[in-house]
Amino acid sequence: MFVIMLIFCEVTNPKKLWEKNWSLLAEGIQHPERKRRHNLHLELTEAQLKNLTLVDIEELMKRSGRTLAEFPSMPIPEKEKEYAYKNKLIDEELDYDKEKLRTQHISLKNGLNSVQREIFDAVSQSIEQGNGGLFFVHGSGGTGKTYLWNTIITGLRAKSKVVLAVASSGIASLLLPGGRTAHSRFKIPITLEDNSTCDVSHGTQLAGLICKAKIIIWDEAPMIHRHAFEALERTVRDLMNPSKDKTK
Ligand SMILES: Nc1ncnc2c1ncn2[C@@H]1O[C@H](COP(=O)(O)OP(=O)(O)OP(=O)(O)O)[C@@H](O)[C@H]1O
Repeated sequence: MFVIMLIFCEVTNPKKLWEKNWSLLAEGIQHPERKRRHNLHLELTEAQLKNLTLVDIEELMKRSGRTLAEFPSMPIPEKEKEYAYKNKLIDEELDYDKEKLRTQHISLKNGLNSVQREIFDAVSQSIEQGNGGLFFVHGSGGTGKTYLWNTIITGLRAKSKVVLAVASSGIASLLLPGGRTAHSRFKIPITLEDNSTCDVSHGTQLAGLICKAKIIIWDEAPMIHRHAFEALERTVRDLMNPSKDKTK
């Protein structure tokens, strides 16, 4: 009804209409969101409810070839959040206790030794500047690699950044917070050849998650055939190429 009014009724003050009625429009938002996130106790904040309602309104507007942007007084849904809400995998990767992570991160970071600190700074700088890069960290057992991963992971997750923590083996993946095996996370084929790719298509939730990741941490990397990395590299290059995304 709200969309019909906006499009056909020449409403003089759309923002006022929205402010007066947004809570009515948002009534159906909370329940499906609880179901979708498998959390019956989820309480969305007012800002989240408003944003999700605006997302729905914008979708309905687009079906009629219109957009909320045509109504300058109307708020526009925040794209970043809109995208995140629609991707369950991203939701899961952002669903951490940020305060707890921040405290852990500060403590871990303060304890880094000089070599760990050097690597931590180089990786953090590369992420902050968006330069991209490949860092190969090696050291004997017990030299503090997992400690370093945890420092990087807690710092980024505390800032709501997506970190994909994987390991070549199931056992090693258990030592990483939120860790998975590389095979299961990236759908790497079991039988690998020199031209293999991962089973991830454009427009899927997994593709969205991979594109959103700030860093992939791969523990025990040398334990797996190089074809696995090459398959992932080929796949990520393809996913990050927007011209190939036919779903847009
Ligand atoms: N900078 C540090 N300050 C305090 N403790 C540390 C530090 N670095 C590592 N440790 C501790 O040393 C132990 C071994 O570190 P860690 O598990 O990170 O090593 P690792 O290189 O991952 O070992 P492995 O290759 O066997 O998995 C852990 O108990 C860890 O908490």
